[in-house]
Amino acid sequence: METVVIAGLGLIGGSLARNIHMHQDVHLIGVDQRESTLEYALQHHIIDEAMTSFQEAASKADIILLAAPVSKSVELLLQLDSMDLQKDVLVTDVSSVKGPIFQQAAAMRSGKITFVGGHPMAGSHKQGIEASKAHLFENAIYVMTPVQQATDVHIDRLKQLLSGTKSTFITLTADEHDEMTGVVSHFPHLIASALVQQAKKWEAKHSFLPKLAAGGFRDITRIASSNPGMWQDIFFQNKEKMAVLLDDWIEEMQTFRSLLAEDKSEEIHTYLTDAKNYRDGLEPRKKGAIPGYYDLYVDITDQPGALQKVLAIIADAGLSIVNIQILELREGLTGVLRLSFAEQKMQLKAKGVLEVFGYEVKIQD
Ligand SMILES: NC(=O)c1ccc[n+]([C@@H]2O[C@H](COP(=O)([O-])OP(=O)(O)OC[C@H]3O[C@@H](n4cnc5c(N)ncnc54)[C@H](O)[C@@H]3O)[C@@H](O)[C@H]2O)c1
Ligand SMILES: O=C(O)C(=O)C[C@]1(C(=O)O)C=C[C@@H](O)C=C1
Repeated sequence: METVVIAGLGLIGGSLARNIHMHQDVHLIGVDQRESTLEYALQHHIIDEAMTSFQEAASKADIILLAAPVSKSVELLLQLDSMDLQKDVLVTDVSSVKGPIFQQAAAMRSGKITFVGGHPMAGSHKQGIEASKAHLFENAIYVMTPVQQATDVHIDRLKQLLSGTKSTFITLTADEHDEMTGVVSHFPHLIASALVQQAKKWEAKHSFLPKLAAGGFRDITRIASSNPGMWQDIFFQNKEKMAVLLDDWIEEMQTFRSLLAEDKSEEIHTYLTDAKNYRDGLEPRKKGAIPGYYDLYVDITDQPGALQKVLAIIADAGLSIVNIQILELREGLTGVLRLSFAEQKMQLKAKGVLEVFGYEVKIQD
């Protein structure tokens, strides 16, 4: 039986551990610097064995998966180069930035290691093993960045290990990966945080401002609630691409400001229409692309107990909700309740039962 070591049992490492444990016949060793995380993983049968020493775990491994923060995974890979390992160890990672780890992998001198980088394009604003889920990567794009020496045999070995994730695997160079994730993942995180900072600044003038922050603001800033340590690390590791995107953005905003100042309403309409068409054309409901949850929009009235009634119907149907949000509910008017589910079949079942009770329910892409 092969031994798989996962170093870093947080949201991503924990989710992969759960998935591998469920689908593969391997001995799974978890390594983490936090004792409480290892205890949790053992108690919940996410791993077979826990170790605090990376070196001890690595010496037993056939496959090593690095799932610590990006800069820590680079350090762990460097440590592997001088360790006593089994023959032909496959090493992979899940880092959100691929350049630094790829450079380290290309500089490895140990002939025992083959590195095939990995990045599952799904996640959440939560952190830690408690938030991990075996199905987190279902339908997500899983990017692979193999080093030059890696063959199809190595890549297939990794795909086999991860086959239970039901992800779609693609291969990119580290540079292509970092440029594209810079655009669709890293830079949007900066913008979300910047919007929150802007609101915070304006609150000094209008203390009522946060109460006006309805669906739009909440939707676009969800990811500002992500793990600051992880994103600080990502921004620094992808510093050059971030700098280019910042220049690009500043130029774009200046253009928009000129259009407004010059009353170019046609151009602004075109700008917004282009963006709408592009956004509408993104594939819906694929985790990793745009939202990771399956949402239902339920029209409810602002009556005492209205929310409880909906929740009771959902609970009676044996369904669990991962998030609830009231998007607009003003006195006496109907409003929209957004219920998020982890799986599509739960979303559809909830729609069915609520409709039986006469609720107007919508699914929006
Ligand atoms: N959160 C996401 O949405 C997401 C998605 C895809 C990839 N990633 C990448 O996955 C990696 C992990 O992110 P996460 O969201 O799971 O973070 P997390 O904070 O939930 O988990 C990180 C874990 O690594 C452990 N750790 C830190 N240093 C370690 C070390 N030296 N040795 C062993 N364990 C160590 C921590 O104790 C923690 O349990 C990062 O590289 C991140 O870029 C994150
Ligand atoms: O859904 C989220 O909260 C995420 O931020 C996930 C997300 C992203 O889409 O940007 C974040 C970082 C990753 O490396 C991959 C996915």
